[in-house]
Formats: sequence, structure tokens, C-alpha cells
Amino acid sequence: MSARSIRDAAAIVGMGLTQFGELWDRGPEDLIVEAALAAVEDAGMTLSDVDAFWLGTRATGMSGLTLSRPLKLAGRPVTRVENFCATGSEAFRNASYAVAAGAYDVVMALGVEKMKDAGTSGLVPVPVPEDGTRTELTGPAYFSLLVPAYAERHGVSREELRRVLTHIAAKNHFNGARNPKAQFRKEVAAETIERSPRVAGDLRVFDCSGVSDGAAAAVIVRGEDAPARRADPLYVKGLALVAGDGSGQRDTEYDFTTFPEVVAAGRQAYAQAGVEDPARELALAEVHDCFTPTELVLMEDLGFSARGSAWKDVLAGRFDLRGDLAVNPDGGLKSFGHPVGASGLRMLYECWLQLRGAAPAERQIDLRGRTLGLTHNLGGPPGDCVSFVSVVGTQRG
Ligand SMILES: CC(=O)SCCNC(=O)CCNC(=O)[C@H](O)C(C)(C)COP(=O)(O)OP(=O)(O)OC[C@H]1O[C@@H](n2cnc3c(N)ncnc32)[C@H](O)[C@@H]1OP(=O)(O)O
Repeated sequence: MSARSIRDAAAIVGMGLTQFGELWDRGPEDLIVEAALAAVEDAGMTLSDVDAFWLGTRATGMSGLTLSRPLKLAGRPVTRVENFCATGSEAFRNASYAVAAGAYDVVMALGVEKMKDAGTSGLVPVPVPEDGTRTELTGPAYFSLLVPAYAERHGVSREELRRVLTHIAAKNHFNGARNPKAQFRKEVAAETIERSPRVAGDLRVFDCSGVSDGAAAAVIVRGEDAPARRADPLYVKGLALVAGDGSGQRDTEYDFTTFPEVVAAGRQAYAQAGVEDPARELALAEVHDCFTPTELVLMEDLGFSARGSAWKDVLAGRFDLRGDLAVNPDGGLKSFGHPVGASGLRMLYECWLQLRGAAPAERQIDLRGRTLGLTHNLGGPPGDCVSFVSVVGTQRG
């Protein structure tokens, strides 16, 4: 089962991103207005040029009114979407399909979330059905299960895996230190990571993404119209969303070293985009590093490393800012936190900058002729999740 390819049928022509972090003095409306106006200005347009809007928010708003009121969009269609941690990407996916289908000429996808002061911290317990009763695990507790599972399956000692997780955390904070929009903008030493307070299992504070607020927006047009709008649009090459059926939660043999939904979404997006060897063809990947072991497993599920060898590739620096394939060059969820509705579009914003050579010099990657980027979200716990993958690129055809 695979969606028809959207390759080159839609293109981004402008994007906006707010500061992410503890934005105590800013409400959702402030973030929406800032991201939306930045995106249309970047596209050389005004809000009146946009025909329809998709809003991604998990809990900050309940309907299109959350967007139409602050932007004063009387008389225009505004659709609110939600799909767990893939919420921002869902806004982008649905908006892209709308222009590709010819329903509208110009659309906007905007994601926003207030987490820090909204009582929606990361430690919301996730219900787990167990023998007819219900127990509850927090996000960190659930994802901590990946560590012993990976160690056992691939014969890696817990001490060695600790070095791998530390490398991932240090890498993403190194990148985030070079990004003025990130929540955490400091490099973090290995000793600091390894001595930080334990949160759950082997996971320490620096193995977790933070809790933050933020918004991001994209203006999207039909691919064939994009060159007339600007010289350097970003074409949508592949979009895939896969929902599991929750059976992993009831499976006592569930394999915590892979997310089948991610593998399937990656395959579909690569097929649409014509990508055969993602590790060699992608210039960058923005992946859902909600916790450091998640990023480790994603390197294998997305086909960047052979099964069982991502830990060696991480330690060899393959996914560093100056490595073979830069993973989370903007700092990832580790540096930005995870305002659920905004994260997917925040990842696309980094592709928008990097692939056009427009990132700040201190974190601009060497594209080496590569023209493609990937974004990825994982929503929900292992065994009961949705996964989104996009491939975007600067070349049409
Ligand atoms: C599929 C999915 O995406 S599931 C993911 C859902 N997300 C989560 O579960 C979020 C997980 N993270 C958390 O819950 C929190 O960040 C925690 C528990 C790790 C830490 O929270 P708290 O202990 O409340 O931290 P608090 O806000 O008090 O901050 C203490 C210090 O640590 C820093 N800090 C807090 N969290 C992090 C983090 N994740 N990474 C780096 N630094 C952090 C703060 O900036 C602060 O530093 P300062 O003292 O220099 O100002």
C-alpha cells in the first residue's frame, strides 16, 4: 500500500520560524502572527494572497478559529489538524495535497504549540494496556526501553551505548549552540551529559528533549507555479504517513530496536522521491530525536545505517554537522524542545535554509552537490505510533 507520488506537484516558496523556548510572555496568537507574517514576507506575498490555511496544533487550539481570529481571515477556509507528534507535518502534508490537487493556488501550513505554561509537560503519562488493567509510563520511561533492547539484540555493552547516547546529545547541542532560534543554545560536555540527573532507566536529563513553546509556517504553491514565484523554491519530492494499529502494545515479543511505522513511511517517501540510497543521496535529515536512543534507532529504520551498526556510525561522527550525512543540523528536538504542533514545520525550515545554502555560516553544511533533505516525526510510544517522512529538494524533475 503506497500513496501516489506527490513528487514536484507542490513547492515551498516561503517559511517563517519563531524563537522556541520558555516563552512565558507570549501567547499562541503572538506566535501565530509572527510565524505567518514571516512566511508570507519570505514568499514576497501578503496574507491576502493565501487562499487556504492548515493549522497543526495538538492542544493549543480546537479549531480553525485558533488561526483565523489572530490573522483576521474572515471568509477563508482554515482547517485544524492533529496527529500526535506528526501534527505540524500533517498540516504540511494536507496543505501540499490541496495545491497538488488544484483546489487552491497558494496555501499556508502553520504549526503552533504552547507547552511550557499550558500544563502539558513532557511527563504526561502514556496509558499502557496490560492484562486488562491499565498501567502508565511517561515518555522518557517508554523510550528508555530501547536502550537495553538495543544492547541485547546487537551485543553492545550498556557502557558503550552510554557513549553513543552521549555523542548524540552532544552533537545535537553542538548544532543548537549555532542556532539563535533554539531553546537550548549551549554546547554540553560529555561529562555534563553523563552526570546529569537520571530521568528513567538509562536516560538522563540530556537524553531527553525539553519542554518548549514555538511556531513555524510554510507557504506552498503548485510545483509548476513555483519558479514564477521565486528563483529558489523547495519542491516536495515525497510525503508518507503511516499509522500503526497499536498491536505492539499487546505483543510481549515486541521488538524495541525498530519502529515498523518508520520503516514503512521511509520506504514510501523514498519510492515517491526516487531515492535509492538515502545515506548517499540526502544532504541532511531532521529526525524526531525525542530521546537519544530514538535517534539511534531511527538511523537504521530510515536506512542511513545497516541494522545493528548505527551505534558505530554515530561514534565515527557520520551524522555530525560536518559528517557524511548531517542529522539534526539545527539542533533537533534536543535543542528546540518539542512544541508538538510546530516541530514538523521547524524541521522543514532547516531544510529550507540548508538546501538553498541560506543557513548561518557556522552551521551551513557542505551540500557536495546533494539537493535533497528529509524530515521525520514519530508520534506516540513504541508499539502504538504514527510516523511521517518527507523528502524535499531544490531541483525539479
Ligand atoms: C514521541 C515523543 O516525541 S515523546 C516526547 C515527549 N516529550 C517529553 O517527554 C519531554 C521530556 N523532557 C522532560 O520532561 C523534561 O525536559 C525533563 C524531565 C527532562 C527535565 O525537566 P525539569 O526537571 O522540569 O527541568 P527544568 O525545566 O527544571 O530545567 C532544569 C535545567 O535543565 C535544563 N533542561 C531541562 N530539560 C532539559 C533537556 N531536556 N535538555 C537539556 N537541558 C534541559 C533547563 O534549561 C534548566 O537549566 P538551568 O538550570 O541552567 O536553567
